[in-house]
Amino acid sequence: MPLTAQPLPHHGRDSLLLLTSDGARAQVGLYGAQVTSWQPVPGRERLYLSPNATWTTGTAIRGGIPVVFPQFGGRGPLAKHGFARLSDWRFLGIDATALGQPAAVLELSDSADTRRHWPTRFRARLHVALSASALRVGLEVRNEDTAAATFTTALHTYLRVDSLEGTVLEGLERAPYLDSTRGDTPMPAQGEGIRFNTETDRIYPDSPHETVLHGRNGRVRVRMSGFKDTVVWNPGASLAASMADLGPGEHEHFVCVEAATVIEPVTLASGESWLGWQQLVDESD
Ligand SMILES: O=P(O)(O)OC[C@H]1O[C@@H](O)[C@H](O)[C@@H](O)[C@@H]1O
Repeated sequence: MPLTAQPLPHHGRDSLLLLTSDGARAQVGLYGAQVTSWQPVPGRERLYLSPNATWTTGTAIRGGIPVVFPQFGGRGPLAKHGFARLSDWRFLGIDATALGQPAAVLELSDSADTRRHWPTRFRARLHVALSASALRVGLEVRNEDTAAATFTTALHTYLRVDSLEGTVLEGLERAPYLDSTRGDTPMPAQGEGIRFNTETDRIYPDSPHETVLHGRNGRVRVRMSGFKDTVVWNPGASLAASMADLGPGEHEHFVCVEAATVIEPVTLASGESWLGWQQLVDESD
């Protein structure tokens, strides 16, 4: 399906509006290569973007699909979740090579600034592909250094829900997890879908590659490839209220289902590449 990209500034920042011929649309900003909107049908927004998000350089944008690279969370010496979400990426054009379907391609390479934090010479590309009812986002990383490189990563997807009441994430019933609200305490499989009554912050190592988020506003299927782990996050009422870029009640409107590789980092030999993607499929009527 043909895909077009046209410039459409968003909160004063360079951004692209992606459109397919059947009306699906998405928006991706060059700052962080962050997808901030996905509407499989005009007006049906499937991603959450905080009304209180900060749009200034040096701060992460709360919502959409932040690219976490080359460090997940605080698991290393870099700033939390790494520098990719705080960097200006370049738009290269539309290309079908990595995902096998037309995708807008954004690129980030090492610079003196990134090498100050992370010595590796690299090339990262984010591929954003849209089809009738699906959004597929692929992260491709090539090690351009002479030495091996190691990183952790995630596509930190904020899925919009009307309300947490009645929202359930299915697909991880049989998977044990680490509870990050309790210092990554190992927990057994829960045998049921995840409901969001309280702060939830979990890493499912080597998890199933497909989950489904059901809510009052419909259903989104989440698939991944290349990534190994799934991270599930909702801050709950009191943490959300204390976060300036969320605020009271905002936790009610999203669940993060993250395609991640956290537990066993990716290691790339010199010249090697890695590709991971996450696909969101809108299954609402
Ligand atoms: O506030 P940030 O840096 O965007 O992180 C949000 C959350 O991201 C999740 O991936 C982590 O598991 C949480 O622990 C973290 O709080």
